[in-house]
This record gives sequence, structure tokens and C-alpha cells, in this order.
Amino acid sequence: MAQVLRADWVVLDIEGTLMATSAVHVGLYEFARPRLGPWIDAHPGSELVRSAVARVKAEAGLPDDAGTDAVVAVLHGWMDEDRKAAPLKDLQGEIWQRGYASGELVSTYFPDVVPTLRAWVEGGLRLAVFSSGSVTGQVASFSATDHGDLTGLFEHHFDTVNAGPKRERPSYDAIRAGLGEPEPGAVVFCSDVPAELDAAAEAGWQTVGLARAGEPYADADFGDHLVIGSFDEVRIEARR
Ligand SMILES: CSCCC(=O)C(=O)COP(=O)(O)O
Ligand SMILES: [Mg+2]
Repeated sequence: MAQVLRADWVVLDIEGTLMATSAVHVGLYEFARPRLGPWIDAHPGSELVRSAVARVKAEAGLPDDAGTDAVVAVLHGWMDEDRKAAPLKDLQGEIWQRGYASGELVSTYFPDVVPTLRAWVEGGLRLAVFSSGSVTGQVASFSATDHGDLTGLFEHHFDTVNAGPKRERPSYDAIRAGLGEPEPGAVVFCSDVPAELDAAAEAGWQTVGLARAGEPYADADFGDHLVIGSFDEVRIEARR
């Protein structure tokens, strides 16, 4: 018997929740890896690129006059350790946006995801995304999927820049403000990472942990959070 939750909003993590971790770490990261240097060199006038490069140098302790190769070496190291650093995410997001627009990238989700999201929206729930991937990358990834363009399902997108770190409670308060201040208990956050769920619960949100078979957090301790192996194991219904 599926557990029933009632809410106005469902806020969704991407990696490990909607999309396999391998699709991000192999598919998307490996698409971005060889393109980072050429992208930086091809966009010297871009404010996003200038700012990202400056932040990489500052965070990595590189001198101001460090070249693209040194910056790319730092970025590759961050990808190897899956560091969700905002300047890396900004650059990846722009590269992925190009890849999705050209047809080189197409998003694929866990089989239960798209039918569930569509049913939730048809049932009156409102959806938003909170991911470490930049908003640009998020929107691009939903625009070209094996189920077509899914961008219309989501009313808001949040990342670590416009909301804050995913494991800290104030980020969830900021998101709730961005949603128009619904009651905290009227928002459900779905994620595969227990520490993210802890922060959302601290903010008063309902939480659903995704322990999907084969994913990095499948055997994690989810504490008191509701835990499911797929969205087929929960019913979330609109309160209205
Ligand atoms: C196309 S969005 C890419 C997702 C990404 O870059 C990432 O790091 C995912 O992290 P999440 O917070 O969704 O687990
Ligand atoms: Mg995740």
C-alpha cells in the first residue's frame, strides 16, 4: 500500500532522484570535460565565463594570470571528485545547453519519473526543481528528453546560486520564498541524499528519500525520512 502525502508543491532533486547518477557523471560530465577549455577560449567576452574563471582561480589559489590549461585542470579535478562547485556548474550548464540544442544530448529518466510527474501536474500539484546543476543546465536538460520537451512541467528552478547549498536549511527557506511562501508543510522535497532531506525537514518541509537500486545512496541511512525505491511507492496528492 503506497504511502499518501498531501501537498501543494513538490520540489525535486535531479541526480539520483529523476536521472541515474551515471547519466550525469558519465553522460553529462564526459560531454563537458573536453569542451571546457575550448568553451572558455571561445567566449572571452562572456560575463558568465569571466566570472566563472575568476572564481575557479580564487577558490583554487591560482594566480590571476593563470592560463586556460591550469583552470581546466582544476575543473577536471573537481569533476573527478564530483565537487558541486558553482563556477564549474555554470560552465557545464552552458556547454550542456549547446549539446541539448544541437541534439547531441538527450535526457533519459528512471522509468517511473515522467508518468509520475505528469500525473502530479494533472492532479493539481505544482513542481519545482532544486539541483546542484545550474538553472541553465536544468532547463536545457528538460527541454530535450526521450519523452520530448518537459520544461512545461516545472514552474521554478533553483540551484546553489539562487537558493544556496543543498545541505543547509536557509536554502529551503529561500526556495519557499521563491514559491510564494506556501506553508512549509505544504512542500515535499524528494532527494536521494539524506543530508539534503535533513535540511529540508529542518525548514518544516515534508521529505521523501529516493533509495533507488544501484544508486550511490541506495543503502544509506535515511533516518526518519520516508524512503521509497521508486515513485510507484508513494502517492502525493494536491491538497486543494
Ligand atoms: C542537467 S542538470 C545536471 C545535474 C548536475 O550537474 C548535478 O550535479 C546534479 O546534482 P543534484 O543536486 O541534482 O543531485
Ligand atoms: Mg541528487
